[in-house]
Amino acid sequence: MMRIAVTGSMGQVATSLIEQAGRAFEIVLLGRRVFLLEDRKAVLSGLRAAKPDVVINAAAYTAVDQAEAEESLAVAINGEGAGNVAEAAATIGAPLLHLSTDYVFDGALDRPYREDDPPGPDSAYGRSKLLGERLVAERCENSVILRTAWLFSPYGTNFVRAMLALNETRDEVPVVADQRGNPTSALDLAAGLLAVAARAREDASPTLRGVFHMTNAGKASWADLAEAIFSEAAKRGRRATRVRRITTADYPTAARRPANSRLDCGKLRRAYGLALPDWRPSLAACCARLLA
Ligand SMILES: NC(=O)C1=CN([C@@H]2O[C@H](COP(=O)(O)OP(=O)(O)OC[C@H]3O[C@@H](n4cnc5c(N)ncnc54)[C@H](O)[C@@H]3O)[C@@H](O)[C@H]2O)C=CC1
Repeated sequence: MMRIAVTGSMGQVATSLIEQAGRAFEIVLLGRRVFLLEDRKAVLSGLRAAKPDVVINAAAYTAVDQAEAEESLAVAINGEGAGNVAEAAATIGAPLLHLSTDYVFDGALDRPYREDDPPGPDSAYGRSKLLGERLVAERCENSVILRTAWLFSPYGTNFVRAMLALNETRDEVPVVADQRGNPTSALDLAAGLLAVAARAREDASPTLRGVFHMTNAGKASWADLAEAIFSEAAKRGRRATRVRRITTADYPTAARRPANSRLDCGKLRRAYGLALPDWRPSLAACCARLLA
């Protein structure tokens, strides 16, 4: 059985990895009580003690707006911290899967971003994650950096849970309609990560290393996504909440978000033969669980 050490033990992705692991994978969760990403020595001793076949770094500072006010903390965790995990993975000789984000792009392109499109983050969070990518690539050759986006799941804090909470009291909710991306089920992502981990462990080809995009298929705006969520709620006899489509300018946030952050996942399909399904059935399944 393959043993995978996962950082970020309470997060959406880590929890989804546990759910998807089944009998083929043993997941060792390395939470903040084992080490903080910023603590280089503790990261090394924690990973060494876990004796993993593969490491997945799913821990991160993920509060996108708050990061504007504490960029140095975001950088310490998402940048230097990710670098610490990479150095430790290289030291113990385990391949590393590292998660990154669509927010490394500025969103000005009018087509899905490819891995080799130049990044240009407009937010502190995006800058911290881009530094993480660079340090991971530098410190661990045996690494796969997977950029994902717009995660939802029955777990943790996410847009689907936020909309379902609003659905309990609101007849109408304003939602931004001019940012487009790829809503992605953390459970689908977790299944994909396990497939990548299994393959990366047995095949060290350079074509299976580097940066890859991994999202569900299909695009949406936040308003489209909210409409799909409220339609699932209405199907189950909940209030029929309407979406009022607004613009980014109508809804000021601390962090700037890309207008277009769709990711082209063709490289993952070509190299690993892997493609995540369309987001819609996965969203329906997630809502069914949360509304049960
Ligand atoms: N949530 C989303 O929509 C997206 C997430 N991602 C990336 O996917 C990965 C996983 O995200 P989620 O599971 O949604 O995040 P999450 O916020 O649900 O979980 C993050 C976990 O990291 C832990 N953590 C935070 N600071 C830490 C530190 N200093 N040391 C050790 N652990 C620490 C937290 O306790 C938490 O368990 C992250 O790398 C994130 O940047 C990428 C794109 C979109």
